[in-house]
This record gives sequence, C-alpha cells and structure tokens, in this order.
Amino acid sequence: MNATSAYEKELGSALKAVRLASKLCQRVQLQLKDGERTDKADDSPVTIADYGAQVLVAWSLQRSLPNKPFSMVAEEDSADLRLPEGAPMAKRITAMVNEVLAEEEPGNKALTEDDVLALIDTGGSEGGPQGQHWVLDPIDGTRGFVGMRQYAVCLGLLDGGQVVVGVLGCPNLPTAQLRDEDGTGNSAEKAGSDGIGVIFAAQKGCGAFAGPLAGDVPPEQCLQLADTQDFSQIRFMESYESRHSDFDFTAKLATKLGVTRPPLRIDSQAKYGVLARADAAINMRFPKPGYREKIWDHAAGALIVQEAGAVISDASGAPLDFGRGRWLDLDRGIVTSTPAVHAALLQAIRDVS
Ligand SMILES: Nc1ncnc2c1ncn2[C@@H]1O[C@H](COP(=O)(O)O)[C@@H](OP(=O)(O)O)[C@H]1O
Ligand SMILES: [Mg+2]
Ligand SMILES: [Mg+2]
Ligand SMILES: [Mg+2]
Repeated sequence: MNATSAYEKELGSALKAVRLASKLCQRVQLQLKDGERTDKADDSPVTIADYGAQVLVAWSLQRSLPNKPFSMVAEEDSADLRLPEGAPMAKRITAMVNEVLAEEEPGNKALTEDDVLALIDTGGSEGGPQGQHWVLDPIDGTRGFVGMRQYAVCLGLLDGGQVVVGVLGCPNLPTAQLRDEDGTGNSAEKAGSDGIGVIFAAQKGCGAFAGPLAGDVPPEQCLQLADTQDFSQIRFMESYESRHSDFDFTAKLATKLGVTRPPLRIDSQAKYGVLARADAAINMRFPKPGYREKIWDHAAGALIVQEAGAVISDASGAPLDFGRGRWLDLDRGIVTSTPAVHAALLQAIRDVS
C-alpha cells in the first residue's frame, strides 16, 4: 500500500455505509408521517431517519471492518428513545432498519430493538487528536429533510486529529450544476430517478470525486473548483435556514466584494460538494454568537472541498481543528472558497465587522 492509498479500505467501507443509510433516508422522506419526528432538547428536529441512518452506518462499518477497534463520534444518541414516550419511535426505527436490511443485505438476521439502540449509542465517542474515529452526521440538514429539500448523509474518518476520508451522500442533489433559480434544490420527489442523487468522496492527498449515489460504482468524476476571480460572476452559498447563519452580515460581505448574483441557499453539507464541483465559489456560515459548531457538521465536507483545492477557515483565517473532541472551537464563522478569493473574503470580514 502506498501513501496515497493508505485509507482505501476505509473509503470503500464508508461509501458502502453511506449508500445503505441514504436508501433508508430516501424511503423515509417520501413517507414521513406525524410522530416520526420529534424536537430535541436544543429545539432542533430529529426523525426516525436520522436514527435509522446512524444505525445502518454503524452496522455497516463494523461489519466491513471487523478487525478494527470501532470509535465513532455521531450526532444522535438513544436517550430519548429509551424514555416511555420514545417507545413507538424506537419500534418504527427498528422496523424501518430491518426493512432496508432485508432488501439491501438479504441473509442477515433481523436486528432487535436493543441492537438498534446499542448501535445508535456506538456514536458516543469523544474523538480527539489521537487514533482513528469515524465522524457521522446521519442526516445533516434535518430541517431540509423534513421540508423535502436538500440533506446529506455525512461520514468522515479522523486519524490523529486530521480528516483523512470524507463521504457525502446527497439523495436529492441533481448531478447537473445548480442554477440561480434552483435555490431550494427542491427535488425530493424525484430522488432516485435519473440525474438525481450524488455521492461525493475524498481521501486525504488523493483529490475529490463525485458520482451517482445509486449503484455501487466508486465516484469517478474528479472535482475541480470554479476558477473565476471575477466577483461579478461569482456566486456564494449559505444555509437555507436564516436561523443558522446571519444573512444580513453575508449580504454586507457580498456587497463589499462586488458579488451581485443572488446567494444559493441550500441545506446541509451538500454545499461543500456543490462548491467542490464548481457550482459556486464561496460558502459562508455565521451562526449567532455563542453557537458551538459540531465536528460532524463539517468534517466530511471540509475534506472534500480541500481535496478539490478550496481553502476552509474560520472568520479570522485559522484552519478548522477537528481533533479537539466533539466540538469545533472557532472565531465567529466558517468561510470556504477558492484560494484566489479567500484572502479578499477575510479582508471583507475585517472591513465589515
Ligand atoms: N442556531 C444554529 N446556528 C447554526 N447552526 C445550527 C443552529 N442550529 C442547528 N444548527 C446546525 O445546522 C446544521 C444544518 O446545517 P445547514 O444550515 O447548513 O443546513 C444542523 O445539522 P443537523 O440538521 O444535522 O442537525 C445543526 O447542527
Ligand atoms: Mg440535528
Ligand atoms: Mg448536521
Ligand atoms: Mg444531523
């Protein structure tokens, strides 16, 4: 094995796990009923698909890498499902997971509810700067998922505090470039049809790739950034959700830079994939002061954009450190762009602040 393919096996396992979990998400999104989502203590939504996807990723990774110690930093835990009022949801998750496994992985024993809860809780690792840890956001953009917009199944691998593998499954993302008028990327009802559903992947030092989410072919389209430095042509991205980022501030930055095209607002780390394939050149995120970013919201996407050649940093220009545990400690926000415009972006932040 040479240095450039050091994580080949892990990448293959991650692709398989993300594809399996994406199947469950697609199925649930088209039939989401009341009672299949709930609000967590921080007021954010979680659905049976968030939990189900976490179960399937943990199950799949453990099965394909049986001889490796398994550590995973993941968003969800089973605490609410173990409460009496969580029982119906736990039952639905178990049924849904088994339905997908029976179809996609026939010949395996059905999982019990205890198996399912235990698999969810394999995501409780603290991560950190030593050793290998998977980093999972089973559904990033749950609000987009519930709203029939974009979402992504996001899986990264940390080794020694660095992201070395990143995979994003984007079931609702068109394979063709997004146009200005595709702001919401609203194609949930077309998921799985021709031209909808993208998987992005990167291995540190080996470039970034994209391909169809359906099937099992490794993504082969090598990604390259938009190469324009002309701000009148450049498009920037931000969250679909104004509660997740300060749109007034990003509008001021855009004006300062001379960006005139409307922002592309889409949910989830699909934004990183879209930047890596040159649909847009800038991604900006400025949460409310006091909000702490989590590593699973950025790890996989950060590697994919960087392997495509982009620069990602906090608002002061410092790189993101994924080896500090479950959270990222950073200055104000996260800005990602082509190298040519990153310095101008940081200058604009200083000027407008
Ligand atoms: N007040 C807030 N400010 C910034 N980010 C927030 C937030 N509340 C939730 N988020 C994060 O924003 C993520 C979605 O990103 P985006 O805005 O790009 O779609 C959520 O991921 P989940 O959907 O996995 O919970 C959540 O972690
Ligand atoms: Mg969430
Ligand atoms: Mg998330
Ligand atoms: Mg999530």
